[in-house]
Amino acid sequence: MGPLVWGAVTQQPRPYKCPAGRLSINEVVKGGGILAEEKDRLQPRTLWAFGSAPRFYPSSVTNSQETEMKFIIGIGGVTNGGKTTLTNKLLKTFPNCCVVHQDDFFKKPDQIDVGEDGFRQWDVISALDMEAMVSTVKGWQENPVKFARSHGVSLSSDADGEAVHLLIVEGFLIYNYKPLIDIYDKCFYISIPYEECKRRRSTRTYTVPDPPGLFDGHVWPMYLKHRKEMESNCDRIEYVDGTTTKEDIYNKVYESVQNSLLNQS
Ligand SMILES: Nc1ncnc2c1ncn2[C@@H]1O[C@H](COP(=O)(O)OP(=O)(O)OP(=O)(O)O)[C@@H](O)[C@H]1O
Ligand SMILES: NC(=O)c1ccc[n+]([C@@H]2O[C@H](CO)[C@@H](O)[C@H]2O)c1
Repeated sequence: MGPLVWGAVTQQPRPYKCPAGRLSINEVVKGGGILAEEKDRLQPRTLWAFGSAPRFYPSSVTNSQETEMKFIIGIGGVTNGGKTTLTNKLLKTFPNCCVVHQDDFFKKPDQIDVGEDGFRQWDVISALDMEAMVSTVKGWQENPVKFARSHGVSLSSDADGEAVHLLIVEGFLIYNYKPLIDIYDKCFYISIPYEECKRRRSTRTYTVPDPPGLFDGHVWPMYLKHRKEMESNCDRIEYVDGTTTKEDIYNKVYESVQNSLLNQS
């Protein structure tokens, strides 16, 4: 069993167990807890500084009934907002962390409708095989260990026992499909302004390259429409400014996830 994270408790004791080497002492303290072996080296005064009257509970005790925790993170947002960049950084940090990319569920080009505007309608939900995407997510929910193994995701040594299993669902329309809306434990949404989005998109080549005028004629108007729809469907979104640095975005999201994990375990 890996070392435990001991929480300095302000509300309820909810420690989160994480594998060695993943978090520095400062990161853990920022997230509301400290590693067990660090706790023994710290002076009582230092411990008190982390919260009023701290109590320490090992997760092996609090989790004795529940051997596994599953947690789904949604990373949505505008095209080229930085969703994949953020997702890849999170995947490198969190153990037992799998991903489902919505872009992997695009239908074949000849199955994408051509609109009255003459453009292939890539930026609508019907361009995606959403049923297949939902069953992939369900596959993870049913058996995250099996899912991780079959997707080449390495598991921490005790992943069969009390581990926390994370799934990142990443994509531009992840909050616009009813069967997915309630699956998320955390909902992030990255946005960038029109000019920046157009600039970044112009440097990208998709499997089917954008024809001239697609961005202004289809991509951006669909983004505005879907964003409005999402705002009325989902009130738990944490908005992320995609014009800040990659590092800042990662730190903000990481900290928010870490805090939720501490509160849920
Ligand atoms: N915070 C950032 N600041 C500046 N550039 C960024 C930032 N994050 C990502 N980028 C750049 O923007 C481009 C798009 O990033 P990324 O592929 O992560 O976006 P995406 O939201 O996954 O896009 P899509 O869904 O269209 O595939 C890349 O060139 C990436 O390096
Ligand atoms: N991945 C693809 O096959 C593909 C093809 C054509 C366009 N796109 C664009 O991907 C973005 C979502 O990530 C959307 O804005 C699509 O236009 C993707």
